[in-house]
Amino acid sequence: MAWPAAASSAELRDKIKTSKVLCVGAGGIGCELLKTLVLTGFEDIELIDMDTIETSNLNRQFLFRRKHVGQSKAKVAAEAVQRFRPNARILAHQGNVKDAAFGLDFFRRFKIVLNGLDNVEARRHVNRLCLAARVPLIESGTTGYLGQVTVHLRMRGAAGQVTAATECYECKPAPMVKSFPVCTIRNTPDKPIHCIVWAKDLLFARLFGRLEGATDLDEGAEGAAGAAQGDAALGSSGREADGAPGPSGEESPAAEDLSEFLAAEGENPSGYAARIFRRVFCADIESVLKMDKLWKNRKPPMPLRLGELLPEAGSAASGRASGGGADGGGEASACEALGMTDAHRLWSVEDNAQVFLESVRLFMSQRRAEVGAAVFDKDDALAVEFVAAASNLRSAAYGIPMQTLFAAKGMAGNIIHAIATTNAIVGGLIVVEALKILAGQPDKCKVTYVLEHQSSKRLLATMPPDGPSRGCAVCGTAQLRLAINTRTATLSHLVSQVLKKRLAMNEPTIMACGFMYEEGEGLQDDEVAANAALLPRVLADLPGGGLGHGVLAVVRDQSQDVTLQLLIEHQEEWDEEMQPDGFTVDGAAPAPAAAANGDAAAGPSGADAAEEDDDDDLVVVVEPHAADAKRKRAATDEAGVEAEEGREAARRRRGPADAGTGDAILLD
Ligand SMILES: Nc1ncnc2c1ncn2[C@@H]1O[C@H](COP(=O)(O)OP(=O)(O)OP(=O)(O)O)[C@@H](O)[C@H]1O
Ligand SMILES: [Zn+2]
Repeated sequence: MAWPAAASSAELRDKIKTSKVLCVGAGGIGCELLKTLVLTGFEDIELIDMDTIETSNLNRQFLFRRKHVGQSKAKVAAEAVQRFRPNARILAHQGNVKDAAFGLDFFRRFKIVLNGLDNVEARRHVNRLCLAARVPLIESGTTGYLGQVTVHLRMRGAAGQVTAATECYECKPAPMVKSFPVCTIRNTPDKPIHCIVWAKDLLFARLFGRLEGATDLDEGAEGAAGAAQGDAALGSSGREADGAPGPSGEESPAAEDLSEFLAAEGENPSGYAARIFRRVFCADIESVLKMDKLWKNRKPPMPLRLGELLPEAGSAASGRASGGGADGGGEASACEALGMTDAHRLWSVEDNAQVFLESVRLFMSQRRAEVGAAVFDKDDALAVEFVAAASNLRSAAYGIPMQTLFAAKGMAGNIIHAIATTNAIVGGLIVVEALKILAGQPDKCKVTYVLEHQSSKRLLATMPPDGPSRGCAVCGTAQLRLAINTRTATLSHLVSQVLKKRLAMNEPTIMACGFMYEEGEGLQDDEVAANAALLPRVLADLPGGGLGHGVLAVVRDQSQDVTLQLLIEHQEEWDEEMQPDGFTVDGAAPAPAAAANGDAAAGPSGADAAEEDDDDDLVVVVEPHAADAKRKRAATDEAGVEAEEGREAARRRRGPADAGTGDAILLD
């Protein structure tokens, strides 16, 4: 029976009832998906989620109630939907899908795997296991009003041969990480986000974090050190500079002593807060104003004078910088201390100055122990208040619109507010694709995008899935090219940063001519020790000739059943700002045809790409918040929807080349 008529057939109903499916993730999408699965008639479901329920989940993860906060998401979700259909077998696992317990044998038990995850790493892992187990994977993501559902199939014919397949999750390049030119952040911001990045990644890190954490954006950092034009440009520091242009060809403020951002011995917190204010919002702005070239075609900034904004604080070198609340008791909050509790009210410049001074003061008085090691966290109220106030003050100086605390928190935390309806639509679409697979009509599967209705006049756009990419190092035959300084990088760096972090491997084994490094279960104690002893060694000096230039290493991960070929290329020089990791990984498709159609860029290496400003050679990469990975992916894909729609027409003309064939059957 053809689709969609087959959707209501008794045969399919039976398959729905008896097919075992795995849901990975019981969050926003996962709750909706699980509910729809059960209401569609699925009765054999397993569910994995590693997390516990938080209060912030309750607004959209409707299977959870306040009383469940702190309990396992998987367990509570399973119990909740069990009540809809008491006969169903819903088995919850609280754990990381990357745990050994959920290996290949576990995956092979399922007819279909359905992802409701929020990070690329876990998605890649599930992709590899589904490929290895030859279980169809339905992948999903949402970001605000936008969403997507993609289908990843490996099928075989009656003789067991692979007959048809779609692209895997890793066939397409990973989305680009959003980035901003460093000079824009340092000297010439023109958008609120530039000021937020400055406040969060530079100023917060300098005042409260590890000093070296701020160097990416640091005008004083080696290589980026520019020059001021004489003493006046140095602001309050009064140090000298050499007058040479910065690396972008523009002048930058003087190289500076970062220790000036530390509180002096015995300096009281209010005095320190006022000193930092004068330094960054007045002296540094005056300094940057002296770089004439910058202001030829731009509106110059205006220094903010504390004495004019808050005469009391401006003159006080000691005592409270601002009025309001008392110290101690509960979590420190500048807004609470100042009675400014409406997060949606736009603060005046004076308000921002008060919040800035109070947040610095509170940090230095109540959270002194963290100073030097603090890391910005969007759930840290005081950190968010500081960032909001500091970025607004910078915005005020540069004539950029200021933001409410609520908006600033969203921007600083890369938060795009989740919309329950989008999750519900995506959950439903996942089930629709699953039904096509169960009905034996995988060729009817579609990639579906949920669009922003107002702009596109339609809610959903569908297209057939692409075929597998030969340039994919995971499901195809491509080699990856790793450029790294083989004379300084250690094996430990290769394993932790390249193989585990960048390539999402779990337990890599590295094999090269005369060399082997192993991880994972089943090793004897002496083998574990021998492997560990290799980790601190430099790549080129490893046994068996080392992992030097031109070596082709085979990297295998038993737990993911994936094997990658890594061609190592020695690269001596690295630009620390452009490539702070000290390595790049590129897909290198062996087949010229694949290279010609752009497939060479495919594979897990796409994240290397960073957006560059044409007049600036420095880029700061804004790390995506972990929970944002899916959103970024969805957003990137959405940006490509129009292009995709064009490609869709072309693909239709070509016919469903890579999708399933009539006689193909899915692997049991
Ligand atoms: N490796 C993993 N193993 C198991 N579950 C995972 C893994 N990675 C992510 N998850 C789960 O996937 C779910 C994703 O859901 P969602 O995107 O709604 O995130 P959330 O954490 O519930 O909400 P938010 O990030 O918006 O606060 C989460 O419940 C998370 O615990
Ligand atoms: Zn692939």
